[in-house]
Amino acid sequence: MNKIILALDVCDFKKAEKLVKETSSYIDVYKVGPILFLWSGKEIVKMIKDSGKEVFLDLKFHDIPATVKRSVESAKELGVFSLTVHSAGGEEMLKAAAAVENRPRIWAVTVLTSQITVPQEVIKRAKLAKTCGIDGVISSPLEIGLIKKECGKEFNVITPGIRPAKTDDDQKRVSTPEVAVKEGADFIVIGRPILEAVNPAEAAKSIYGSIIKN
Ligand SMILES: O=C(O)c1cc(=O)[nH]c(=O)n1[C@@H]1O[C@H](COP(=O)(O)O)[C@@H](O)[C@H]1O
Repeated sequence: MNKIILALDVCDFKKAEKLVKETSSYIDVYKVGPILFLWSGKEIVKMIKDSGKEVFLDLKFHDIPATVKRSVESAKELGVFSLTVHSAGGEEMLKAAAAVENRPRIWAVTVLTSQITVPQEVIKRAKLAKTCGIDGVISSPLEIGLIKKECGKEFNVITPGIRPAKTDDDQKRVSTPEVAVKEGADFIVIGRPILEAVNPAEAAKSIYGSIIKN
């Protein structure tokens, strides 16, 4: 499975379908977050799966343990590959999510890449997630090495905040795809650098080319 996850942050089924068709040579996992899921949740998951691809359901569950447990069970019924919870939900919530049998992979958001933080806060949350039986964390590319060192190589690290070229937007803790992969990211999550490119397929191809060289 290749390491690029394309964030389908669009609010139109047809647009999402076109993006999946155009980029399928370079992407195996597509991220569906609230923007798209609220428009056409189940249909979009089906379309991606029917295209032979995997779905990363990024709804960042953060609620009381019983609600999160049932949300994970619902995501399991959808047949997604992975989903997110927020580590700030705490130990009991994380354990309730992890305890669901035969569930998708669960990744916990540590500190959003749009926020400035100290690495110690990210590590604290990553360690908590690991202790609770969560499979990995979402963090910025700047913390990959530290998380792998503290939580072990098997613990997944998924990094948004990926910028092939410098941009001026809401992402604060960023790196290039090459650096993130070199640092040990299991997956890199990319949205706008592909979605807003003049030619999304070419942008995906170029990022793919840059990481398979490593
Ligand atoms: O959970 C996420 O995927 C996520 C966590 C985080 O800390 N930062 C972050 O940017 N994301 C998501 O990753 C994607 C990044 O998109 P771009 O900034 O357009 O490349 C968006 O869909 C965000 O919702």
